Amino acid sequence: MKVHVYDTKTSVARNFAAYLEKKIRESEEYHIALSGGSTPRILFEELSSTDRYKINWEKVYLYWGDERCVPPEDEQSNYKMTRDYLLRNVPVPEGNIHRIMGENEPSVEALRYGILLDRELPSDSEIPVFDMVILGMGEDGHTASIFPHEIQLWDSEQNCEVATHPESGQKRVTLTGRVINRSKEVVFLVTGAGKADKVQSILQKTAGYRQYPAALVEPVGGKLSWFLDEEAASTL
Ligand SMILES: O=C(O)[C@H](O)[C@@H](O)[C@H](O)[C@H](O)COP(=O)(O)O
Repeated sequence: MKVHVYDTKTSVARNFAAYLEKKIRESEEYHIALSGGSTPRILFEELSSTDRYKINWEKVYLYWGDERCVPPEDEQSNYKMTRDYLLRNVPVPEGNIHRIMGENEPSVEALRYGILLDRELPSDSEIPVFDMVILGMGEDGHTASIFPHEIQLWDSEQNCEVATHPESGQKRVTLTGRVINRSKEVVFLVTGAGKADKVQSILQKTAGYRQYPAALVEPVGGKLSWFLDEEAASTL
């Protein structure tokens, strides 16, 4: 595992964008699961600087690690955030974009998206394999939409599950541990002081750290990185 610490959120986004640019350049095609949240938003703005990053978007295939069960034009939609801050600025072919359809009935959509992943991605032991899964982590230690109160969803035998946000009760469709841990590479983008105690607990494996879903991310190929700002890394 690698931990990278940068002074600001913007610097986290810049350094990760440069890292991603290189990964894509070295690949024939690149299948990546995106995340919602505040840090990816800065990343998307960064990647939209087409004079700074030279990415061949034709070979990039986009998926999502989780989605809120709302229509794609809703302010809470992770797809909408990606569309507004990235997709409208870069030439990703429409056919390369595989969004989770938040407007569908959640359990029907979890099944549909799981089948889509089986169809679109190469597989290993019948589990779809991403080139990269980007994840955020919430202040409660959740990742994708697997929250501590539903941590058992991590071990699901399905590619995707329906999750429930603990405070709002909002339904979400999320990838499960078997897909996340089969990805060739997993990257956490985590910023802000509110995350510092969970970052410390997970990275230093303090007592009880496995109650946090983010602690269960252990890709079988071993390629895991954390990109942190100084605030999130302040207690390391
Ligand atoms: O759709 C979502 O809400 C997510 O994908 C979620 O897992 C997010 O990445 C974390 O909650 C961190 O979000 P922030 O970066 O906004 O703290």
